[in-house]
Amino acid sequence: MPKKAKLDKEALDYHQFPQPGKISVEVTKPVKTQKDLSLAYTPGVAVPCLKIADNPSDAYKYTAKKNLVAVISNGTAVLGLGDIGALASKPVMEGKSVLFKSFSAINSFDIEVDTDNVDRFCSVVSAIAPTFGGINLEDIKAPECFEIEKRLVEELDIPVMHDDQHGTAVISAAGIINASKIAGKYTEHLKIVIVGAGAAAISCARLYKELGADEIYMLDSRGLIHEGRSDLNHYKREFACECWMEHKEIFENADVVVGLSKPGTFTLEDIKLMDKNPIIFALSNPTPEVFPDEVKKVRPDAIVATGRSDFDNQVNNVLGFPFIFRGALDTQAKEINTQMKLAASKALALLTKEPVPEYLNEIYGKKLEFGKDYIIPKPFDKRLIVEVSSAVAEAAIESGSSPLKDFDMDAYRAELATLLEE
Ligand SMILES: NC(=O)C1=CN([C@@H]2O[C@H](COP(=O)(O)OP(=O)(O)OC[C@H]3O[C@@H](n4cnc5c(N)ncnc54)[C@H](OP(=O)(O)O)[C@@H]3O)[C@@H](O)[C@H]2O)C=CC1
Ligand SMILES: CC(=O)C(=O)O
Ligand SMILES: [Mg+2]
Repeated sequence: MPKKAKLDKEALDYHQFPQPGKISVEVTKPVKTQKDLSLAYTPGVAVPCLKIADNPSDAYKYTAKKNLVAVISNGTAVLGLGDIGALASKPVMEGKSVLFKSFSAINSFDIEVDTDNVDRFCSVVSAIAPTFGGINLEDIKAPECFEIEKRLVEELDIPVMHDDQHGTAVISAAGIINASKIAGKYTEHLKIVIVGAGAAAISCARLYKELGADEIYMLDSRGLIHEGRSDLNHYKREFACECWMEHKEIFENADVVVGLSKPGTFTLEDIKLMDKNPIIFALSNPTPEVFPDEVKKVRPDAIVATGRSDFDNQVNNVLGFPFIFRGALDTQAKEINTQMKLAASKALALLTKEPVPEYLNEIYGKKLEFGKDYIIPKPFDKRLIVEVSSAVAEAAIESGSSPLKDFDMDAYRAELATLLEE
C-alpha cells in the first residue's frame, strides 16, 4: 500500500476504534453510595449553588470551571483545508482538547458552532462562557476572527485567545529567534516574507515586529500587499509596503519565508533567490507550502520547519496554547497580553538550548541537540509545562493581567512539575 494511503487508513482507524472520537469525561468524586448521591446531587448540590449565586467567584472553588477550557470553532478555516464547516472541524477540535489534557493537564470540551455570522457566534460564546475558565478560539477565518476575538476579550472576564493567531505567532517567533542565531543573523536585521495574510499571518507579523523585525513583506492570494491596492482590509493594510515590486524582488536576499497559506504558494525557485542560510517555515497543515526534502535539495544551507509531527522542527501551536492557558488560568489572568506571549516565545527559545533529556531522544530515535534540525522543543518535552507556563504566569503578574500579588513562583514551578506525573 502506498505510504499516504497507509497513513490515511491508520488515521481513520485511530479515530474510529475502540470507540469513536478521542475524548471522554471523567468523574472526580466518589459516587457509590446513597450518601455520595445526596452530596453530589440533590439535596447537597444546592449548597454550592447558593454560595455561587451569592458570590460568583465561588464557582472557581466548587466547580470544574478553574481548569476547564472550551475549544471553539465555526469551521471556517480548518487547518489549511479551508471552510469545511463546523461539524467537519470536530476531529481537529477534539484533538486540541487532547493536547490540552495531555500536555498541560487542562480539561477541555470542543464546541463547534454552526454559523459564520460574527454577531451570532459571539453571542453563543458569551452565553456559554460561565462554564469555562478560558476560551480557546480555533480555525476561524480572517478577517472575522479579529472582530470575534476583540469583542469576546472585551466582553468576558476570562482569558480568550485565538490560537491560530497568537499560538502560531508565539511558536514561530521562538523558531525565528533560534533559527536566526544558527544562521548567524540578528532578528532586527531580517528580511521576512510572509506568504498568507489571514489569521495566523497578521498576528505573526505583529509579534515579529515586537522582536524588532521591521522589514516584512506579506502576500495574499492576489500577491504582494502594498499601498497601491484598493482591495485591502485594515488588517492587511497594517502590513502594506510602500510600492509594488516584482515577485522575484520580494524573495531576493530574503532571510526568512513563513508560509501560512496553503500548498504551493511559494516555490523552490523563490527559495533559490534567498540569502545564505535561508529560514523556511512552511507551516500550512496538513500539507506544507513546500516539503523539507525538496528544499534541502536546492538549498542545503536552509533551516526548514513545518507544522507537522513527522518532520524535524515542528513549528506548531501545540507548543503554545496548552502552556499559555496553564499560566493564564493559574494566575487568574483576565487576558493574554503581548508580554505573556513574548515571555512564552523566549522561554521556548531558551529551553531548546538546554541539554535534551534521554526519554525524548528515545521517543524521537535520535540525539536531539540545538542546531539546524532542532530549533524548537518537542511537544513531548515535560519541561515545557514548567518553563513556558511559569514564564507566562510571571508575565501575567508583572504586566497586571493577573490580580495576584503574593504569588510564590518557586512553589508554582514545583507544582507544575508534578502535573504530568502518571
Ligand atoms: N503550524 C501552525 O501552528 C499553524 C499553521 N497554520 C496554517 O496556516 C494556514 C492559514 O491559516 P489561517 O491564517 O488560520 O487561515 P486564513 O483563512 O485566515 O488565511 C489564509 C490566508 O492564505 C492566503 N492565501 C490563499 N492563497 C494564497 C496564495 N496563492 N498566495 C498567498 N496567500 C494565499 C489567503 O489570502 P486572501 O486573504 O487573499 O484570501 C489568506 O490570507 C493554514 O494552512 C493553517 O494550517 C495556521 C495556524 C497554526
Ligand atoms: C496547527 C493549527 O492550528 C492549524 O494548522 O490550524
Ligand atoms: Mg488551527
